[in-house]
Amino acid sequence: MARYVRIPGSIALITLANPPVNALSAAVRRGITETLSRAIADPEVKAVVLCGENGNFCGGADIKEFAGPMSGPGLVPMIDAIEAGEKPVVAAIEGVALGGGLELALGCHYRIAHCKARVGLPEVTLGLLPAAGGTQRLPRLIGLSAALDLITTGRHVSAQEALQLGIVDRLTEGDTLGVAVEFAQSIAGQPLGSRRLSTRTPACPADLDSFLQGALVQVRRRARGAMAPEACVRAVGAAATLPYSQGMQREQELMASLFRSAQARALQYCFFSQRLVGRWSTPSGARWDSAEPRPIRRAAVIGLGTMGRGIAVSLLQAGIAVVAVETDEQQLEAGRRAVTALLERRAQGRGSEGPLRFTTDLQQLRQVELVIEAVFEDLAVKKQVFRQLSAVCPADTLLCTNTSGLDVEQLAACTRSPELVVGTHFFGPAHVMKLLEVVYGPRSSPVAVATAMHLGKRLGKVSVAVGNCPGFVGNRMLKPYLEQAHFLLEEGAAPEQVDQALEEFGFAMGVFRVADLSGLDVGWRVRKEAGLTGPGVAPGESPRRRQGRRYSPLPDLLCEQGRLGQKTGRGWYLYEGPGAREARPDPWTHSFLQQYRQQHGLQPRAVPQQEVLERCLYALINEGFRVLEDGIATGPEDIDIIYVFGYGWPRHRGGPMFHAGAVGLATVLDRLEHYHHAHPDIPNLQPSALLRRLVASGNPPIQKWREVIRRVRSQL
Ligand SMILES: CC/C=C\C/C=C/C(=O)SCCNC(=O)CCNC(=O)[C@H](O)C(C)(C)COP(=O)(O)OP(=O)(O)OC[C@H]1O[C@@H](n2cnc3c(N)ncnc32)[C@H](O)[C@@H]1OP(=O)(O)O
Repeated sequence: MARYVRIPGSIALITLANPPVNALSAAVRRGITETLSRAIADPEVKAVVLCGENGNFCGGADIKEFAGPMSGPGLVPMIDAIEAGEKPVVAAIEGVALGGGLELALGCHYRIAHCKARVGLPEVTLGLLPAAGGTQRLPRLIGLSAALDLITTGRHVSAQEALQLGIVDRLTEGDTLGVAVEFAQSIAGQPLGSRRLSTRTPACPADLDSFLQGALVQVRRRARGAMAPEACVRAVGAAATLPYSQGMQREQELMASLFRSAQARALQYCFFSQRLVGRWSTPSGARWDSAEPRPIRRAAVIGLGTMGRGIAVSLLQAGIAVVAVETDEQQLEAGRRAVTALLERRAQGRGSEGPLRFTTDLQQLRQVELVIEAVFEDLAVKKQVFRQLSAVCPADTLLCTNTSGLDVEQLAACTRSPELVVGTHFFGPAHVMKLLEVVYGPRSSPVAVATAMHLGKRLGKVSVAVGNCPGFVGNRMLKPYLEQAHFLLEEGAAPEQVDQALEEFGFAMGVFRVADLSGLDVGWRVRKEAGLTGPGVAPGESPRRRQGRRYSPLPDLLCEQGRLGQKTGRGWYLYEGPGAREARPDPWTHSFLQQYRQQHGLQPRAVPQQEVLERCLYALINEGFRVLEDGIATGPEDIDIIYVFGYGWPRHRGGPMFHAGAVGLATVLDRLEHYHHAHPDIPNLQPSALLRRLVASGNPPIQKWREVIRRVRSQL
């Protein structure tokens, strides 16, 4: 899988041929090794050019191979042989040179890149480090500090930045291969000495020890328990402190500690799951490969609150013309100022935006192909908007609702073309967060789903197609998780203790800090509408029971006290003042909880950290199994991607369903049974039928769950 051609001017051209990204599979490594030997042995060949077919140099090692036994020539000796050879090798980089692909290019003596190419060492995002010499050669090429940044973040670097940093020697806007061949001819016969990066000394900061120490502290803080970033710092540190060969040895040792780790498996699962969710299907038979998305050039956003503003910015940045609509001039002006400010802040280094118009007149929507309604989260208000939209927009306009859990079908029923209505659940801030839940109702057409999914991709989001039920996937699963957190407070835990357990697990923020950030009134309103609190509650009903099951009124009581979270300076935690962000444990909350327990005759107990994690996470996971049973998500990967990209689930733990498999489904089942036995009035703790069936099927790997899910669904 590497082609060899002799071209005029004594040049051998080696082309990596493993589409789509020329990953370095065993066959490709064999191909490179053999063709390189051929070029070296041929006295007519004076220089070699290495390129990739299909407009991509190389996407790195073949990640699919990592799960099995590795065979074929090793990457390290292959790259060492290129570097050590007496004939110059020029890498002609188009598309991407990532991971092992960039390491291969670093083994070459020169690198010519197309101006649209991208390079990087993203191994850290897969739970690994660049162990084909990347941690040793890159610092020797661009210095320790810049190399550390690239290797610990895994970020992709544009060709322009790569040139500035010194990763590539020359850029071209034209024919990369032609330029590389001409260049190879011009340097043939010149000494290769310092072009061999392994022979160089890396440029290091003056106070190396404290620099490396600082780097360790910084990556540990960011990593939230992920191991690979720290290993990357240690490997790069070895480049600065050890001779090349010993540094390579250290790189291999550190890689060995990561390669078969649970974290690497989880991160690689996320990589493939992210791509799998793009191959969506719905129970009605609509599929990604048969439904054609409509082109969207002009869109409208209805409602310029926080979400609407972010959505408008997202659309504009994807080059889509936007009509932004508000109800009155005052709201419109506030929206205009906010959107303009967001655009200005994000303008640097970005491409051109689509045109933007502000209006209070719905008649201006006659030309748009798609509308995203982002008004207040109230079904009656949204229904009214959908009726109006249906009246003014052309019948073939796709109507989307940005809702975090309302019934998409009820909105579709208000329109002339219910098949063109879908939910687009953005996550705030909508121009930043990567997740989009695309919610299909029973009547949503394949083209509507395909268009919304495609739009998400255009906006740079990870789109997941999900079915219509209260809360869809993400918020539906969040409910039992939040509920457990409240019950744990009733039983004796403090908010900061619950948060600490979750943050040590890897969440960016614990459940109570998140609630304070988003505002406690959001859930309060939903519970009032559901008749769980407020005037809708039947007189005489126990405050700790609703609809035949255990209920915790704690968050309602906080709201009644005006403690709405950060915005009021007080919530579960105390803040310096309204809008301040630093959460401090609040003695008021502690004594409030104490009084509450006394009032309800609850004997507080010390709640172990393990129990906090098991009850919160397993209740959420159990609901995930129910989501799968109900066909709201197609497979566990959909749920995991939603949680990783939308809910701060630590990526190195793969997502909730992956985590369940990693812990062992039998263990999750056993613990749920245990907690359900202890709390029979909490139905969410009762293990789902699917979980039981999976355990009975012998705990199959997550990739096989879909078969069991199909069987369970067919029996329901
Ligand atoms: C023993 C190890 C020794 C040394 C260390 C070296 C380690 C490595 O090199 S690890 C790999 C590092 N590389 C990466 O992390 C890059 C991963 N790929 C990407 O980021 C993207 O795929 C891309 C930027 C290269 C292309 O993006 P895009 O054009 O959007 O396409 P897709 O992402 O949909 O990918 C298309 C197709 O290719 C598969 N694929 C991509 N990269 C790899 C890879 N390195 N190995 C195996 N397969 C890869 C991807 O899964 C898609 O396939 P499917 O459509 O079947 O899912």
